[in-house]
Amino acid sequence: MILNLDPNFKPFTGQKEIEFKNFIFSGGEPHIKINPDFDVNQAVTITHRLNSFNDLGLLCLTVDALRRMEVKVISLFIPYFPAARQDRVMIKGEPLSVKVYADIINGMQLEKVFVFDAHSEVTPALVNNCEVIPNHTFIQTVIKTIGNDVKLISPDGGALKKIYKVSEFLGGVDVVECSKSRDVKTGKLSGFKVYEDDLQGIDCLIVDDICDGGGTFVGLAEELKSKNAGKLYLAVSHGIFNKGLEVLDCFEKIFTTNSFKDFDEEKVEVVKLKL
Ligand SMILES: O=P(O)(O)OC[C@H]1O[C@@H](O)[C@H](O)[C@@H]1O
Repeated sequence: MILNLDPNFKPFTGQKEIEFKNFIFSGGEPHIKINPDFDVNQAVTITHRLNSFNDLGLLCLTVDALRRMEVKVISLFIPYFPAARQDRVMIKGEPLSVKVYADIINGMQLEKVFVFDAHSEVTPALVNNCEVIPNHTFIQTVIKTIGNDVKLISPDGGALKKIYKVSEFLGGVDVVECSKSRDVKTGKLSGFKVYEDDLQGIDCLIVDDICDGGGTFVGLAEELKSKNAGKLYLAVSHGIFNKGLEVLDCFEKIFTTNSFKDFDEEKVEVVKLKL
């Protein structure tokens, strides 16, 4: 049984959905009423795009309501794990946000927590019974669209291990390793290195987990062009795009999933997550 808390996010196709109504009380508190007309002995998976504390609140209430209905086996699919990038304290006075979310979710005592393309190994290490769904089939769909005559570009060391697994899954597409550096004082991006002398007009697909402001990808695109790359494509599992898509004009096409939000722009091709 599936309980899709976000009506626009239904990754488990063809499964029986549990009905519910949710609304906000006049004091601002979220509320949910689950239709009790289902077999509580069956396992339930909740799906939710957990992008804010309000979303988290609704999730907590939902799990509580299901437990009170005596549903024993509850799992969760949150495609984009909130604060996954806040996985270390950089400056004294900051929270370890990813752990705060993980602790709340751990308190729900879930059977399984599925996360799509976790930012780092910290999330699955902190979340009990966590299963990370890799980006393999997403990138496979992208490659089917643009053709496999491309090189996969890994923007930095963090993405490297994952991209070699993608390459293996795709039967050995070439990988180009890159690195990015940051100014130690400001933390701002200061440069990129592409570890290949000449890309000879070869089309390149940058693969990463998140595009936020896009600085990483614009900077890397410039570096790839300076090495004579052909067409440039970008595939990111979680599309935040907080500076809009205009900043990413250097890309022929941008691919993402609906893990974070929905899109209605021609420039972005959305591969809907299906499990
Ligand atoms: O450059 P923007 O898009 O802001 O940030 C995205 C990069 O920052 C990292 O956390 C992500 O893994 C990605 O490499």
